[in-house]
Amino acid sequence: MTAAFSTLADFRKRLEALPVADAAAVLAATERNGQLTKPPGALGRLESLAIWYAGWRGTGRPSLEHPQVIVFAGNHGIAARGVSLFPVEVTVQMVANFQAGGAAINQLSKAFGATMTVQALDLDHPTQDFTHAPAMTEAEVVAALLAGWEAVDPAADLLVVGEMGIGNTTSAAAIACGLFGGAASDWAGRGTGLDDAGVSLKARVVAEGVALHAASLGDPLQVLRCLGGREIAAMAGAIARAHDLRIPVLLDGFICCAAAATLEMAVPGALDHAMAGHVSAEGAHRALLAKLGKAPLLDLGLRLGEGSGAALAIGVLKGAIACHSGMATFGEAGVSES
Ligand SMILES: Cc1cc2ncn([C@H]3O[C@H](COP(=O)(O)O)[C@@H](O)[C@H]3O)c2cc1C
Ligand SMILES: O=C(O)c1cccnc1
Repeated sequence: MTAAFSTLADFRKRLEALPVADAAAVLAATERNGQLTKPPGALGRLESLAIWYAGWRGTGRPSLEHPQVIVFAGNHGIAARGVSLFPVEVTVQMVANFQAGGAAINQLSKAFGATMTVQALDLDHPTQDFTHAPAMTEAEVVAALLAGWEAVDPAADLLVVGEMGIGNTTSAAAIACGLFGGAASDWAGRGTGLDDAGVSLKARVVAEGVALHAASLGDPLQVLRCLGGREIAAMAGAIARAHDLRIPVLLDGFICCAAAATLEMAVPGALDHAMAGHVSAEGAHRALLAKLGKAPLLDLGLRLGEGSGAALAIGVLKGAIACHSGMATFGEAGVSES
C-alpha cells in the first residue's frame, strides 16, 4: 500500500481535496425532519445535529451503529520543564491501563457501543523540548499524521479521537497561541491540576516556545510540527481521514481541539464534518471552540481528555439519529398537523 502522503505539502493537498457534505441528503433530511410527529423545532439542537449527520453519511435517513474511538499516546520533551503535576511514566502506564480496559474512556466507549483502540506512538522517544528546538522533524510529524490517517476504520460511521500524553496541555496551549495569538497566559490552564505558580510557569514555557518558532507560525502545519506532539498530530491525521471518508467526528477537549484547529487554520472547512462534543474545564477550551465557531453539545466539567467528553456526546448524537430516522411522520401516524 502506498502512503496517502509523504510530506506536509502532500498532506495539505489532501486537505484541499476533502469532500463536502451531500446536499441532496441534507435536503432529504430537512424535509423528513419537517414531517416528523412533533411541533416544529421541538427537538431543539437534535434536529440540526441529525441533518448534519445525514449530510455527511449521504442519506436522508441515516443510522449510527459503528462508532470508533481511537486513543493516541505520545511523550513530550516539554514535560521536563515541570509543566505537569504528574511524571512522564504515567503515559506508558495509562496505555497499559487502556489495553487492560481500566480507564474512563474504556467504560464510556462500552457504555455508548463504540469500539475502542489505543495506539502508542514511539513512547520511548519523546518529542524535543519545543523551547529549544522544533518538537518534531518533518519526517516525524508526517509519520504521526499518517499513523492517525491509517487508524480510521472506513466502515466506522462516527469517529472520536482521544489522547494520553503527560505535558500535552502545554503543547496544546502553545499550538493555540501559535495559531490564534494573544498572550500565552490566555491559553495556559491547569491541565492535570497545576496550582497558580504551576500555571505561571506553563505560560512562560508557552511564551518561550512561541517566540522561538515565531518565523514558522504563519503555516498552521508548521505550528503542529514545531509545538505539537505525536499523539496530537495523529489526532489531526485521523480527523482529516474521517473527513476524507465522510465519517462525522465528535471533538473532545482542549488537546483534541488544538489538533483539529491546525487543520481548520491550514484549510478552512477541514472541520465541517466535526462537531464539538463537550467543553472541557480546561480554562481556554471555551475560547478555542469560539475561534473554531463550534458550540459544544455538552458542558459537564470534565477535564480528562482521552476522548471522554466526546464519547459521552455519542449518546446525544445517537438520540438525535434515533428520533430522526425512527419517528413516524404526521402522514404515517395519522396525527393532525397545525
Ligand atoms: C492518571 C491520568 C490519566 C489521564 N487521562 C488523561 N489524562 C490527561 O492529562 C494529561 C494532560 O495534562 P498535563 O498537561 O497536565 O500533563 C494528558 O495525558 C491527558 O490526556 C490523564 C492524566 C493522568 C495523570
Ligand atoms: O481538555 C482536555 O482535553 C484536558 C484537560 C485536562 C487534562 N487533560 C485533558
